[in-house]
Amino acid sequence: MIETINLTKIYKDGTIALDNVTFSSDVKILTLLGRNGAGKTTLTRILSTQLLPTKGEAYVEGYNVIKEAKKIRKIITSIPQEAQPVGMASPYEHLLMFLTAKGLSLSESERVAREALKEVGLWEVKDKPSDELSGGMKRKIFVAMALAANSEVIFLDEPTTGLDPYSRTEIWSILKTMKGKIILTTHYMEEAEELSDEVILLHKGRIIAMGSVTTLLEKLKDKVRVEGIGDIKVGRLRITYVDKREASNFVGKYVVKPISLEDLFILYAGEGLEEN
Ligand SMILES: Nc1ncnc2c1ncn2[C@@H]1O[C@H](COP(=O)(O)OP(=O)(O)OP(=O)(O)O)[C@@H](O)[C@H]1O
Repeated sequence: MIETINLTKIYKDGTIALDNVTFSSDVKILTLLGRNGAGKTTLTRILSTQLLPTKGEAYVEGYNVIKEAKKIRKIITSIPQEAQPVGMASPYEHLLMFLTAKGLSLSESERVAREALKEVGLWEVKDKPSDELSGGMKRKIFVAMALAANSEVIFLDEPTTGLDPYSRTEIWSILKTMKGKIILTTHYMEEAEELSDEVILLHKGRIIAMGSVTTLLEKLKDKVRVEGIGDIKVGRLRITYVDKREASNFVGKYVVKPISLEDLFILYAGEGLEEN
């Protein structure tokens, strides 16, 4: 269970990154979705005990992030978005370092590392220096670590940023097989749609909507998006939503698209997501 009560983070320069965020969630994959600066990383860092909140409370599996940080650290693995492998070390060496640091014996670490590297498809390149690997392969080293850690809760901050569609799909299938709960941060709506049991839409430090993707999309059920006409402005683009039955009136004159999670941001925040 992840729970926050009036969680607020104000950075030293006065930036309000989280503004009285209150929620609780107990699903397998919880996704934090929001545009740049929405507060996703700040929330993840507080929950993974890397950053102190200014005000409010937060709990991970019942443990308080301030008073019981050590207990939380024992049951979580956190892979930040800026994580980069050490250039000279191979994927196998990364896994061994990570697992022995976690307290596993060398022989146990070797066994778990082997399994995880095979699972993510890095076994063939396990002894290559990381700086000779592609961006996707480098990212997979961290996915392998998350897999090998076998933690109760795994925080993954933008695990597929910069990956090609094939590598992204591969990582999605691995994430789905992980035993622990995953708190995922992403900009990609298709990723959120594919993986999440529950989504939190963050906007300017506040929760603007929360629920399963299906529930959130309920508001736009039986609608289509028409671009080029309407009162809603996203940048220079005008948008309106019309009943599917009326779609034929607009086809050929305007761009008609099926509803996606991006439309939720437009609906709840009155703005679209940036391309990323
Ligand atoms: N150390 C810091 N000092 C001051 N302001 C910060 C700091 N870290 C983040 N911020 C600000 O807090 C807000 C939330 O940032 P955060 O990184 O949590 O957003 P995010 O949703 O993860 O964004 P992104 O998708 O770009 O990673 C932003 O306005 C950001 O500029």
